[in-house]
Amino acid sequence: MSALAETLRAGTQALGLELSEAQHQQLLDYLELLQKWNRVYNLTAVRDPQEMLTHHLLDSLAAVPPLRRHLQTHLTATEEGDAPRLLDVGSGGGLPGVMFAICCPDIEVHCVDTVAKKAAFLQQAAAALRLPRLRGIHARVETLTGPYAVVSCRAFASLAEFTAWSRAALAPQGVWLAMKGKRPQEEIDALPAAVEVFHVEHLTVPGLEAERCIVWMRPA
Ligand SMILES: C[S@@+](CC[C@H](N)C(=O)[O-])C[C@H]1O[C@@H](n2cnc3c(N)ncnc32)[C@H](O)[C@@H]1O
Repeated sequence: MSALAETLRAGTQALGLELSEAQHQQLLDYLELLQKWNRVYNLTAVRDPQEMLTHHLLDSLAAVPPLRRHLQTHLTATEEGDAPRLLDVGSGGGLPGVMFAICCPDIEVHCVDTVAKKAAFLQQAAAALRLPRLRGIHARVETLTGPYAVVSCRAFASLAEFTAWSRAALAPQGVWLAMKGKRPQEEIDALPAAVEVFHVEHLTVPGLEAERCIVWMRPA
């Protein structure tokens, strides 16, 4: 097993993430695609593959167990049998959207970004990784109407901007999942009364000392 595959496996184990062989391989294939396209498209400032693995993949994978718990307790397919839909806002190279698409194959994952080449990369990744429920959308999030049961973001904007810009895309019972560093108290205090923070969930990322959390929100 390569050093990258070993780090990945140790990381997903530490996160308590049950993944199949095929899913581990998809994660490694995504890492390779990200490195390849990064040379031309400048998708991320991180260049070293081990660093990409811990700072981007494992960092984003840390949000998967909380997302899976949420999906299990709150979401079922629609009456028409359609899969629940998640929108990842300002997804860039696909973080955390692609991690969600790989680890939660029962949901539809749409990754939106204003930069055309990033959305094109995501379409390419969906095909190469055989993820039929993953889509890259080239648009400003403000123009999307959804409805999405979960709207996520990582390294995007303030909580107030994120929730305001994606409000029209959120389903009536939908929730926002914002990945942040340490608890962003000032951003929480700046939220309008129409947005309720119902949980701030601490995350531990294998191989990273930094503080991480998810701010879970819903319309008040
Ligand atoms: C700092 S990057 C974060 C990328 C990725 N989420 C990550 O964690 O690596 C922010 C991304 O948001 C995109 N973006 C900025 N404003 C946007 C908007 N209004 N709608 C959609 N995407 C937007 C940018 O093009 C950029 O790719």
